[in-house]
Amino acid sequence: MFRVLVSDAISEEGLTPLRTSANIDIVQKKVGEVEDELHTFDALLVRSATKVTEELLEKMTKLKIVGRAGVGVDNIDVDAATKRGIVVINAPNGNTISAAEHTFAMMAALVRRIPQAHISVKSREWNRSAFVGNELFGKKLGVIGFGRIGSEVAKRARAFGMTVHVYDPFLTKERAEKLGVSIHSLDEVLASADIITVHTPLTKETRGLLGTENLAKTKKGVYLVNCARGGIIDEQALIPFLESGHVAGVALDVFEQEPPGDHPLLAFDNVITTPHLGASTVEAQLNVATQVAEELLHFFEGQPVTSSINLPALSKDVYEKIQSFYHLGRKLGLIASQFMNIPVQELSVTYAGTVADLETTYITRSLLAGFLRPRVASTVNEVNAAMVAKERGITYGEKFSDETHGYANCISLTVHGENKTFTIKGTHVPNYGDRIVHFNGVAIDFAPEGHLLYIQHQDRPGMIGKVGNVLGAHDVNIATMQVGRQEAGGKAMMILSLDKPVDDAVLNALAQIDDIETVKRLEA
Ligand SMILES: NC(=O)C1=CN([C@@H]2O[C@H](COP(=O)(O)OP(=O)(O)OC[C@H]3O[C@@H](n4cnc5c(N)ncnc54)[C@H](O)[C@@H]3O)[C@@H](O)[C@H]2O)C=CC1
Ligand SMILES: O=C(O)CCC(=O)C(=O)O
Repeated sequence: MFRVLVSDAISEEGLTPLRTSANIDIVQKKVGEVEDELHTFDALLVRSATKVTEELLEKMTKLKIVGRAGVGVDNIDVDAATKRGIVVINAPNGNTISAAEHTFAMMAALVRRIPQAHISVKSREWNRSAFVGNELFGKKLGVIGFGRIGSEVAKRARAFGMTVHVYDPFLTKERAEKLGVSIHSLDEVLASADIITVHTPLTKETRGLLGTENLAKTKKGVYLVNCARGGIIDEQALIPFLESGHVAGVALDVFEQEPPGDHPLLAFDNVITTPHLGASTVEAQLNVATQVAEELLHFFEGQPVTSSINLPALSKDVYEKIQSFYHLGRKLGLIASQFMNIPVQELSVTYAGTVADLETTYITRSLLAGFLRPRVASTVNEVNAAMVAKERGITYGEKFSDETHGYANCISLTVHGENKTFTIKGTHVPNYGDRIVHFNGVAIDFAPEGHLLYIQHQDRPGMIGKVGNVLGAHDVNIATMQVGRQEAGGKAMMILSLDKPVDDAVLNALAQIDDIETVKRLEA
């Protein structure tokens, strides 16, 4: 049974996929109301009210996944989650249309002074001359950030007869042309736009993007709209531009601090606001809740999640193709790590044959997680493997080769440690399983399963019998034994698969046998 804490107001109907699952127990309470139970939850489902801080994650010791029913994850400490191997997912497009429509509504209300006129009429006034506005038709709209919402706003703007100038450093010319907008530098957008709307995430680069310097580059009489994140327009910097009339009006759905309290911007008649309502429609809330609920279900069923913030994106189709290699990669990493139980600097993974055509990033992450698992005390998985490797100064890289050694597919891992290098190669045979086909310079064939024993020895008659006697004397049953050698009479090796793990006494007894050079226990 998986326990899911839903700590913000999330559409009831959207939670149906979770409610109908027999394996899921949903608790709908605020974090503060379940302090004593925090360590029991497997998943946390939030909107933007719950702050998923490092401190909260520390208390939620069983947590595996955080779901954000919405786009922005700035209320979640994603780095802290990643460090702990916790997957963070969002619902990237469920509220796009609502947010775009809200932006457009705010823009229209701003230039026609609808909120001010509304208040006036409600105050029993009829002052038509006080509320003369501007048309949107024929105006230049500057869109900063042309992702899902920015592009939907642009479509609506074009329908209103506006010209759209876009600034987005990651936007391709083809996509801009397709959507009938033109790409410009930030300075060009600032200088040309009659109305500027921001649709970026809040990042180090976008915080204060419209600050004193850039606001000074805008047209006199410009209108500004922020329905993205508070802080993209610097609120303090805005004040003198409103006072001087350089900025004709501002529409804000979001604030640096929410709620904004007695914020000085609220005193301006030409600042119109809503309390972060961009996604507040029945439709958007149903969409985002359903999206995260379905993703959570997939996650608990062991299927890939497609909207993870901290994992490589992986569709179900791709996962089905790579899953055998994903497990093989994990085993290769795990065995190599135990064999090379010294500090290592570099892992090099080579893919050959059919596996080379697949999405290998995920396989490499799995291999890396397998490699790191015996070395680190904390949880390590595909989510945090790259980060943990970096922290430990281990670099890794992928290569692709035509050399399959006669197998349909082959994954080769070379581990570089100080003065020592180790290579292991494996293949996956459909309907048969994983096989290790090359181990430390020797061609061999064994299944990477269970309790393994590696013995390196000189190639002499009688070695197999001697090893068998020692194991027999210690009541250890051999399930399978594979032998290989580099050359007759030279270095040879055995890989034994045992019915139970062996203790140090058995290893010592084996090491006493003449011509045995190394004995290692390997768990796969
Ligand atoms: N007010 C509300 O209730 C809602 C607000 N949002 C917010 O709207 C914003 C946009 O959301 P989406 O369009 O879904 O995101 P998105 O990820 O689809 O688009 C963001 C765009 O910003 C661009 N970008 C990133 N850094 C930039 C920079 N330094 N300068 C210019 N462009 C940059 C990216 O290339 C991308 O195209 C986010 O901040 C999101 O949190 C989203 C939904 C509802
Ligand atoms: O959950 C909400 O209403 C906020 C939506 C939002 O800001 C987002 O999805 O980024």
